[in-house]
Amino acid sequence: MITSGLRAADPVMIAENLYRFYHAGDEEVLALQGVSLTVSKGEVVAVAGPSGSGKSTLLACLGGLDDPDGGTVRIDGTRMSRQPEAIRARLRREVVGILYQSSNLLPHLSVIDNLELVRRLAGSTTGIDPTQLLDELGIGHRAHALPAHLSGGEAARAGVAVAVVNEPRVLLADEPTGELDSGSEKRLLALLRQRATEGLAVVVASHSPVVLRWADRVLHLADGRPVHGLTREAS
Ligand SMILES: Nc1ncnc2c1ncn2[C@@H]1O[C@H](COP(=O)(O)OP(=O)(O)OP(=O)(O)O)[C@@H](O)[C@H]1O
Repeated sequence: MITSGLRAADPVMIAENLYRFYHAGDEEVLALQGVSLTVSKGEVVAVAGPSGSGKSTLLACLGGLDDPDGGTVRIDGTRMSRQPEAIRARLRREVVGILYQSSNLLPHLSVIDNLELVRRLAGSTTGIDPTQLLDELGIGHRAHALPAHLSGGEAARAGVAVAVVNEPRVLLADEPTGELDSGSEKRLLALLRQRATEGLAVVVASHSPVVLRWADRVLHLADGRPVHGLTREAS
């Protein structure tokens, strides 16, 4: 078994020995080859590596958007992998928040209506008040704007709001700062760090050196495998 070597106390997400193969005609792509990762409550882990190294595939498997061909993903002790899609969809709604580089907002709904929809889909009646959340993220005044009318930084913050409104246990962010200027990147990372200090476990796939320095730990991938020499442990 190849592991990342990353281990932590009070784990929220435990991924063990993940494998993912894709087939394109006669070609077999080994997108993940024995990746393990444990993420604790309040911890921020970055996943780094060159293009095609498996970062997005890993995040998709961690969040139940994709199912690994081998290995197991557990969140709060509940198995996410090798479950029927209906169960994975429920777990995704209840315990996972997902933040994409491209917006996770529906374009024809205002920001606040996007949040209300996400809450309704999860059957949330308690938890975070959407208006309060937008105020907290500094975009309360943009609640009724359509996503296309937001600036890049506002759209990124609205994306965070959508990802955390159901109070997930784990936030998975795939290149969340890829399209942001450095000021907006710093503000977004500060928001994510704030959520982490409140107990959220955060996994961010990124090429950005700023993100890699900001993370508590970094898992480096190459060709779907962890690179031990580069992987930065918690200090
Ligand atoms: N649906 C798919 N079908 C076939 N191959 C795929 C599929 N998804 C990913 N791959 C392949 O799996 C490998 C890992 O891809 P992945 O998108 O996870 O890499 P990445 O590190 O996120 O890359 P990038 O930084 O460019 O986003 C690549 O070789 C990619 O071409």
